[in-house]
Amino acid sequence: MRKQPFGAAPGCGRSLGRVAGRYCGAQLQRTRPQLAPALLRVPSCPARADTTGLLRPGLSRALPEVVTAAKAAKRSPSKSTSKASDSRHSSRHGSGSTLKLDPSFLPSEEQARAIATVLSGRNLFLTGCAGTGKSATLLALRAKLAEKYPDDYDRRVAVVAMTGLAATIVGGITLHSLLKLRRIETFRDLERMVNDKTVLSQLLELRTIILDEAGMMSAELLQALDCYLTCARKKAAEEVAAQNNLKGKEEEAFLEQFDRPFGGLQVILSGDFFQLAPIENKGPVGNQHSTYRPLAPSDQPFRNRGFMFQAPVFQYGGFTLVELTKVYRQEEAAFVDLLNAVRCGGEAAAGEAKRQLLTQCAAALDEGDGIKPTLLYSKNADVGRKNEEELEQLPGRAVALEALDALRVTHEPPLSVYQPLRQEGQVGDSTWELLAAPLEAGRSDHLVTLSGHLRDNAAALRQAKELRTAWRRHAREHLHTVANGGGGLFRECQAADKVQLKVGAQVMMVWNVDTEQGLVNGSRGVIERFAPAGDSDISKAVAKSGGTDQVDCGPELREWFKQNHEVPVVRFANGSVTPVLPVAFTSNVPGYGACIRVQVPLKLAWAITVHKSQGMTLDKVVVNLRDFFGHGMLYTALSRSRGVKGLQITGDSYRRTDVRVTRWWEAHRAGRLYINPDAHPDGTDAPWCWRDAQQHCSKPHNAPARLWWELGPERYHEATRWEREQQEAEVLAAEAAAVLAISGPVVDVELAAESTAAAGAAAVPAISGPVVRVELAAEAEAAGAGELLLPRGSVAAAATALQARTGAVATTAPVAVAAGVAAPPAASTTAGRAPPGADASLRRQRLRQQLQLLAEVESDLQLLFTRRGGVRKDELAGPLRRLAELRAEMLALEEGEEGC
Ligand SMILES: Nc1ncnc2c1ncn2[C@@H]1O[C@H](COP(=O)(O)OP(=O)(O)OP(=O)(O)O)[C@@H](O)[C@H]1O
Repeated sequence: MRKQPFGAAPGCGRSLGRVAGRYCGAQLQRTRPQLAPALLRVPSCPARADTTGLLRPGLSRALPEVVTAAKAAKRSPSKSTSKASDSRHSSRHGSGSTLKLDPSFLPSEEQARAIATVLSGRNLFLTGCAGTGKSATLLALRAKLAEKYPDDYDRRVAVVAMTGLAATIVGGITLHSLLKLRRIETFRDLERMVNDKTVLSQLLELRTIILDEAGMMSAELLQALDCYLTCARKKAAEEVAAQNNLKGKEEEAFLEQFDRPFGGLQVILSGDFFQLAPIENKGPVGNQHSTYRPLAPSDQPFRNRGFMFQAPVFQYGGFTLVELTKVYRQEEAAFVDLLNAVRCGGEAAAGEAKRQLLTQCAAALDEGDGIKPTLLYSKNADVGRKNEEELEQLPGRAVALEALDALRVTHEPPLSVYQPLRQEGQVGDSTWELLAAPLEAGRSDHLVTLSGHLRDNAAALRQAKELRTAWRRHAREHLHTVANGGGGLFRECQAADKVQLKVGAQVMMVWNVDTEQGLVNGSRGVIERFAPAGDSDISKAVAKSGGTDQVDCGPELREWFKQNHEVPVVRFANGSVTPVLPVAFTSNVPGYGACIRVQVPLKLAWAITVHKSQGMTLDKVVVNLRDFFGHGMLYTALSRSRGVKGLQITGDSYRRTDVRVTRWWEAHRAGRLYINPDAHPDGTDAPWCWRDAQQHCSKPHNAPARLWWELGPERYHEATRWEREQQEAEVLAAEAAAVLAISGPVVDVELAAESTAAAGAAAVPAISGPVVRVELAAEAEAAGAGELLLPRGSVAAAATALQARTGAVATTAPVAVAAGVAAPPAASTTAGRAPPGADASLRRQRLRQQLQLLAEVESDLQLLFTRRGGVRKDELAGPLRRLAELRAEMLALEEGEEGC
């Protein structure tokens, strides 16, 4: 696996580097102008979702109306929130995933690293060739995040995709729906999100955005997102600061949290640039030709140009790149090699691979089981025609299964909805304070809270109920817009609103129904008969609808059976004959609820388009290369197959690989910085994706963006190299610990060099020596006796990398050769004398202690800010003074180190 934290915004994490990062505050810049300018300007970590940050957990709650809520919460800790209603709430909200993770899924080392990177709070770009398990990793990651946010996962995590189909495959919504953008044709369309209060409050609550199939996200859109999300979150934060009367240093410290890429949101992107590319908007926008006046800058067409890696934010956004290399979809190594050559080999190698594939896959596929292979076409028209023709030719009656579409408001209104109660004097300050905390927490049904607190005030109760009803109406309307808008579930769900079937029809499963039986998304079969739906079918379908991983759609499933009385029985390619029951496809809309479609997860599968096949695994497929156009199509189509035996290729076409992707790939392989040819921001020739976004967004910059702009790509890369290296060591160590935690009965990580008992991932960034694994049971004893086990696997890699980086000598502890087998104590080459760099090590140790103290002070401050009760100045004075002292001490130490 290649793993390269590239272009990462420096200053992240509790490393020396981070100390420097923290000095970048304006105040310190003023006080320590003698420090190297590049170091001073080093911005802080862009997205440490839940590890640091003064305000993070209570950010949105710091709104003024919430101030009183905190006080109320302190006095009466959620009296009205019953346990029962809590659990009901959490099961309703769940993790929002409609794709169930195979229980037997065990993340590989690479996959575990990707998960660990996200859990450590960093931005991630997950890449790898087709079938390496990018989507599967995201699923596992989401399960982990659901554990992290047990009560409010779907307010904290948004799962989005660029197209409706991709979104419904991952149980998310389109990016457009999340940001309430009906379309993005001009920059003015993007501006709307900054001016829409409901979007702002939703964005403030969010911690993480996960985008699957991100290869289809353009550079222009990614850059614009950095601008507009920063802008939106800063705007909301400024409001919060003003309402809480934060001034001077407090305000500065507070707002710094949003002065980061994407306004401090954690962004997870997953995709493969060698597959389908972003679709550029080429046509004229709106009625621009009919206007006599020149267009305002923000009415210029949004072109959606370029690959994501061309965006400057891809460099300064603090993304850690994790590349998955183990292919799971295909087992034959030779086939994987040929596919790889088609994907990213040179022209000659790709041509040769294609020639070999054409030869090996020329024969018609076996249809002995009565199931025809799926044809992959490039155009929708071909697909529609083929499926209709085939269905029509079948004898017998057609059965039409109608989908049941529903909208479910699962959230309670935000507290601001009830403001009129206070403003119009229906409730006094003391009652409001009591009400605010439980209402704002949003965990219980508001009706229960309202009825409890306003029992004696009938007029106020009535008004509160009306306000709630009005908001729910608005929420339904919003869900309706999302579901029926471009890319919405009701328009682009992989299961159609009317599924027309006949006995003998060729179908494909579009849902992971039973992974153990191999009935998964992409499994193909033939309709054998239709069976009347019985009570047991209803119970089975309903039983599968709930659980912690899904919105409970039992009622909707029952409703489906009222309008559809038969279910198709399908004979699948693996030989199993099974009735296919309806399932609930859901799109979770953060802050509102879910759009639900109940339908049998089948589609006609004589043919599908290459675009619709992206992300699928097909066991028997005919790829018709005729009319193939565009970057990545050939590779996407061929890589759907599990192997040569299940693939037939007809026609021919050229591989079309965009030269920008090839260049990016070469740079990535060589560990070089990819320089976008037009990425030199000298003011006149700024890259389009940067220039346009900056021009149109009123307050677009965040700290790393400013630095990047000032220095340009190469100098930015150079200036932040030291920081990145520190950060890389830190990430490796944190990931090593997380990998251990994920992958087995490993309980601890110790440092041989320092032989301090580590307290888990939080302490690991302090590592300067080799990481070793200490396991439970038999090994615990050995560890207790001072015998440490040889690093191996990913931990070994992390240890080696760390060692190389820090120059530490791994000889201070006896080492065992393999788990449980004690090795003879290694002769210490450094015995009796101080290891090289002992002074530096001492200084580092002191810095680490300071960092620990710094973290404590920060967490005090965080508590103060998130208390929502408003912060008194005298309360802040102490921690802020301590913070300043600590920073000054560390600065002095760091200067000392630089002097050395
Ligand atoms: N750790 C694993 N163990 C076993 N199977 C796995 C693992 N990871 C992924 N898979 C399987 O590999 C197949 C391909 O996975 P997935 O669709 O997630 O790949 P992908 O990288 O997203 O592919 P694509 O780029 O084509 O969308 C799936 O059948 C998945 O279940």
